[in-house]
Amino acid sequence: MTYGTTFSALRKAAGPIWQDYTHHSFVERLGDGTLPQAAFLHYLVQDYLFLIHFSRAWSLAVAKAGTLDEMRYCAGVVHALLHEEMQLHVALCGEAGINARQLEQAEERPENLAYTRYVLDAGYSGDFLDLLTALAPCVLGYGEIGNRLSHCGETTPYADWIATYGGAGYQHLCTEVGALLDTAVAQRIGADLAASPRWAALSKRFTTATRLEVGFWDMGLDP
Ligand SMILES: Cc1ncc(CN)c(N)n1
Repeated sequence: MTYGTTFSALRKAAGPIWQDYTHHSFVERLGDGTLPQAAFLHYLVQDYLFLIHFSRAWSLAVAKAGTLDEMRYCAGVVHALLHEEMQLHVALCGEAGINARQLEQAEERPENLAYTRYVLDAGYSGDFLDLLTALAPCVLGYGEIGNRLSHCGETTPYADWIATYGGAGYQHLCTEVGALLDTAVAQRIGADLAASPRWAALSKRFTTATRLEVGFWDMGLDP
């Protein structure tokens, strides 16, 4: 899975930290089914809070967008987060006896706070590209993970989670977010992002957000 040329360049610049994120032991244990259920539920509760803040961050992208197309696209992502992705968490936690109110009232772990506020700050203090490069590892990393774990099928108790991120709907979202990033870069910077004076700061944002994803998986293994 490549999801566009800008993503490929940022992913390459992130170096081994990208592999640490997408092949983290939490991910591998989701795939082979050895992840303890307590760790999965703990992760889901934190991730529900994470997605609330990510919905805010994509809403900020609507405000920071430069064109109506960008506004419409980012508004669509906000809708998908609030009405689709978060419903997975409500359903899976509901099966384990955790209701939506309990999810919302859970205490946020520092690793979660660090990641979500880092991304929101990228949007508040920067422009549309600063925000998109901080948001990209979240969307596209899960796309890669879901796609890679798809072969695990029904052999793991976490098949519903894998089917969500490996499924056609989420993969389509990733292709579109990759295209959004490519178009946004072409319109603001031109054909050669890596040669632009903004490259160092933008690739650093992407790498930092990737590092915070690793921290989020580490937190998941520590209920
Ligand atoms: C921490 C995290 N990163 C990414 C995703 C995928 N949207 C997520 N649900 N949670």
